[in-house]
Amino acid sequence: MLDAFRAVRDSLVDAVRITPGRFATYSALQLLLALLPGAQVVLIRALVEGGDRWGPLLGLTVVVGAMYPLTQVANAVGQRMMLRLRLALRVELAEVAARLSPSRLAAPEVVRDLEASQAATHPMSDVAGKPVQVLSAAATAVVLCVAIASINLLSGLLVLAALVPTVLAFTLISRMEATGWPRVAEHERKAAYATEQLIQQRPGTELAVLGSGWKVAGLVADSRAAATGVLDRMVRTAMWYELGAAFVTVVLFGGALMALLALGGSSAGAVAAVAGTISGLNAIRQCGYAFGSIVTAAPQAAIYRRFVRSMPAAGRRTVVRRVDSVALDNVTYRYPGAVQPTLRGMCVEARRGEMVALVGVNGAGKSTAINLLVGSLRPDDGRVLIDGVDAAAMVEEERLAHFGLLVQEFGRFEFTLRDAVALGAPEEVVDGEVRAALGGTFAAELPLDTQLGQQWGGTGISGGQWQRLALARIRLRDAGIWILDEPTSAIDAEAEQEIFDELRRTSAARITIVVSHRAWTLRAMDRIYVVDDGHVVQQGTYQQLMTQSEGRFARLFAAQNQ
Ligand SMILES: Nc1ncnc2c1ncn2[C@@H]1O[C@H](COP(=O)(O)OP(=O)(O)OP(=O)(O)O)[C@@H](O)[C@H]1O
Repeated sequence: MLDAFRAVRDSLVDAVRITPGRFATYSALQLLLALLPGAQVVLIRALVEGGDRWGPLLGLTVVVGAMYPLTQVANAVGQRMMLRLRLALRVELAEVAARLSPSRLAAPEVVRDLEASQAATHPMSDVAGKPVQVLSAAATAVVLCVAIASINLLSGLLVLAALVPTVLAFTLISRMEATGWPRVAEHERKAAYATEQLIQQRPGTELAVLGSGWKVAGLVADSRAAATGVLDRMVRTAMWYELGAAFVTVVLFGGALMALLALGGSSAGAVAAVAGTISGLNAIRQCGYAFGSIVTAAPQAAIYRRFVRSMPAAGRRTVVRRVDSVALDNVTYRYPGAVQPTLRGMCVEARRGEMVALVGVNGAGKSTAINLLVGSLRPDDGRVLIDGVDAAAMVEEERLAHFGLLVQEFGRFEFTLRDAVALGAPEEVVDGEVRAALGGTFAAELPLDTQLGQQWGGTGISGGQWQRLALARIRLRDAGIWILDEPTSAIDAEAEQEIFDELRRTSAARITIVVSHRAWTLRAMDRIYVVDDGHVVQQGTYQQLMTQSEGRFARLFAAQNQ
C-alpha cells in the first residue's frame, strides 16, 4: 500500500512537471464528469415531480448530451497526457542506461532491473490519470449517494457500500499481478533473447547455415508458453475475483432498489433514484478499475524509481590524456562463487611511452587483469596504481577517463560512419577529428554519412573492417592509457603489420598495453608479461624470453616461430 501511495505521489509530481496543461484539463474534465450522474438524479426528480418542466428538461438534455462528448474529450486528453509522460520516462531511462558503468553492467540484477524498468514505463505513464479517475468516480458515488439518500437514506448507503467489493476485488487482483508480472517478464525476456538470435544477422546466419534454427524456435516456444501460462492463470483468477465482486455489488444494488420500493419516498423520487443507482454502477466499476491499476503499477513503478535514483548523476565528460604510469601491485582476485582466485599476487607495470604485452593461454587471467585495471572488478587484495595513486580512491567514471579500451567483443555500431567513430570520445567531436581517426583505414575516403549495416539498407562491412572502426574510436579518444585486447584478431596480416607499426610510431605520448596471441606482434614490445594460472611467471623483451628455451613463453610460441 505504501508503494501505491508513492506511485501516486511520484506520478502526480511527474504529470504536473512534464505536462501541466494536459493534466489540469484532464482533471477538470473528470471532476465535471463526476457531477453529472448526481445532477441527472436531481433533474429527473424535478421533471417527474411536475411544476416547471421546461427548466429540468433543458438541464437534463444538456447533462445527458454532454456526458458522451465530455467522456470522449477527457479520454483523448488523458491519452495524450499518458503519451507525453511515457516519452519522458523512456528518455529518462535511456539517459540513465547511458550512465551505467562497466561494473554495474556486469551485475545480472542491474540488467534485469533495467528491463523491468523499461516494461514499467507503460503502466507508470498510465497511473498519472488514475488518482483523478478514482477521485472522480468516488465523487460520483458520493454525490449520487447524497442525491439518493435525500430520497431514501438506506438506498443511498447501500449505493455507497457497493464501492467496497469492487475495490476489494481489484486490490486482490493487483496483489496477484504484482507477483505474476515479474515472472511473465522473465519468461518474455528469455523468449526475446532467443528470437533475437534467430533474426540478428550474425547468429541468424550461423543458425540458418547449421539448419538448427528450429531448436531455438523451440526455446522461444517454451518461454512464450511459460509466460502465457502465468498470464492465463492471472486472467482466470482475476475473472473469479471480479465475478465475486460483481455478485456482491448486484446484491447491494438490488438491496438499494428494494429499499426504494419498500421504504417509499415519492414515486418521482423512486424513478430518479433508480436511474441514479444504475449510472452509479458504472462509476463504481471505474473507481475499482482505476484503483486496481494504481496498485498493479506500484511494484513496477517502485523498481523504476529505485533503478533511476540509484544511478549517479551525469559526471564530467573528460578524457585524461597524460598518464605517466599504471600498475597492478600484487593483486589477488577471486570471482564470486569461484573456489580458487583467478589472479594471485599479480604484478604488472607500464610507463608512459612503453608498449607492454600480456600473453598466456586461454583462461590464464589476462582479461581479468584488464578488468581490474580499468575498475570493472575490484581487487580482493593488492592495489591498482595510476600515477602512483591507489585507484580504489577514484570513482569509476573518473578512473575510466584514463583509458581507451578495445575489448575482444568490440561493438559493431550500425549507425552512420561519423556517429560510429565519434562514440570514441565522450564530448562532441568535429568531422576533421573523425577523419583523422579513420586515416589509413578502408573508410578513409568514405562519406561520413555512410550508413553502416545491411539491416538498415547500409554498407555491409567485414569483421576486420569493424575492428578497424573500433580501433579508430580508440585513436579518436586518445586517452593516456590504451588497452588493446587482441586488437587485430580479425585483421589480415598485412593490415596487422601496419597497425602495429603505427602503434609503435605513435606510442611515445601514452601507455600501451596489448593482449596478443601472435608471436610476431610481440617483437615490438618493451616488455612482455607471461601470465599463467593467474600470476606472472616470466617477463622480459621478446628476445630475452626466447632465449629462455625452457620457459613458458618459448614453449607457448615455439610453434608460431617454426
Ligand atoms: N565472470 C566470471 N565468473 C567466474 N569466473 C570467470 C568469470 N570470467 C572469467 N572467469 C574465469 O577466470 C579465468 C580467467 O579468465 P580470463 O577471461 O581472464 O582469461 P583470459 O586469459 O583473458 O583468456 P582468453 O585468452 O581466452 O581471453 C577463466 O578460468 C574463466 O573461466
